[in-house]
Amino acid sequence: MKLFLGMEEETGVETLTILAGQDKTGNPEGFGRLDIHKSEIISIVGPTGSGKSRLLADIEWTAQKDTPTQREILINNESPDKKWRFSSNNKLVAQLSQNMNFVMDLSVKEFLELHAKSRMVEDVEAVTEKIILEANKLAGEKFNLDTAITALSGGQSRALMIADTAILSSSPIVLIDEIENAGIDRKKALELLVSADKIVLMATHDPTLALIANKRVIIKNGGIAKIIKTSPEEKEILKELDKMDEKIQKMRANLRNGEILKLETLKL
Ligand SMILES: Nc1ncnc2c1ncn2[C@@H]1O[C@H](COP(=O)(O)OP(=O)(O)OP(=O)(O)O)[C@@H](O)[C@H]1O
Repeated sequence: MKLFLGMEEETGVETLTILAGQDKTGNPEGFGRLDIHKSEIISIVGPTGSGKSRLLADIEWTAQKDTPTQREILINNESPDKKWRFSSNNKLVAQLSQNMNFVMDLSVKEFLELHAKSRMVEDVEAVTEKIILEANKLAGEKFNLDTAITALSGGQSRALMIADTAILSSSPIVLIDEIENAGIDRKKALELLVSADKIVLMATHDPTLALIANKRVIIKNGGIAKIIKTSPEEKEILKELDKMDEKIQKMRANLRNGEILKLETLKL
C-alpha cells in the first residue's frame, strides 16, 4: 500500500494462533488450535457473560496460560516477544469499541498530524487527507479537517478512529467489541481494515456482521465450544440480509432528512 512507504512499518505478523484452554468449569475447550491469517475476519458469538470479552482480552495480553482461561496465544507460530506486552509504541492490538470519546482540544487536522508525525510518515498531508476521506465514507454526517475532535458525534469519532487505525496504526490485530449501534457503515469499516492487511476479531450478535467472517467462534460458559465455517448457504443469506439492511439504512437516511417514509422503499 503506497501510503505506508517510508514508514518504519512492517510489524510482520502473518498468523495469530489461539491454543485451547479451559471453560469456566475447567473442562477443555471444544477445539485444538485456531490459526488466523492477515486480512482475515473472525467473528465471536455467544450469550451475555459467556466470555467473548475475555477472549479478546487474552489476545490483547498475548496470554501464556496465565489467564483464567489458560489459553495460549502464538504470533507467527511462536510464543510472542515480550515487546508486544509492554511497548506502547509498537502495540500488537488496536481496540475499537462502542464508546469512544475524545478529550483533547485539537482539530481533526492537528490530531491526525500529531499521529502521522509520531508514525514517521513522509507525506503527512496526503495521509491526513486520505484518513478523513475514508472516515467520511463511514460516517453518516461529513466532517472536515478543521472540525474540533471534541465536536465530533459518536459515529464520527468511531469513523475517524477506524480510518486512523486502518491507515496509520502499526497494530496488526484489531479487536472490535460490539459495534452494532455505532452509527457508521460497519461493512465498509471492516473492508477498510481488512484491505490494510489487519487481522480482525469481532464480537457481535448482528448476522450482517457475523456472516462477513469466514469463520465464527462460538463461546459458551467461558470456553470456545466450536468454530463454524460460514457455509455457502449462509453467504447467500448474507446477500439477502444486506439487501434488507440497505432498505433500513435508506429509511434511516430519510428519517434523518425529515422525510416521510414510503412503502416503495421496501420494494427497491
Ligand atoms: N474460561 C474462563 N474461566 C474463568 N472465568 C472466565 C472464563 N471465561 C470468561 N470468564 C469470566 O467470565 C466473566 C464474563 O466474561 P466476559 O465479560 O468475557 O463475557 P462477554 O461474553 O463478553 O459478556 P457480554 O456479552 O455481557 O459483554 C468475566 O469475569 C470473565 O473473566
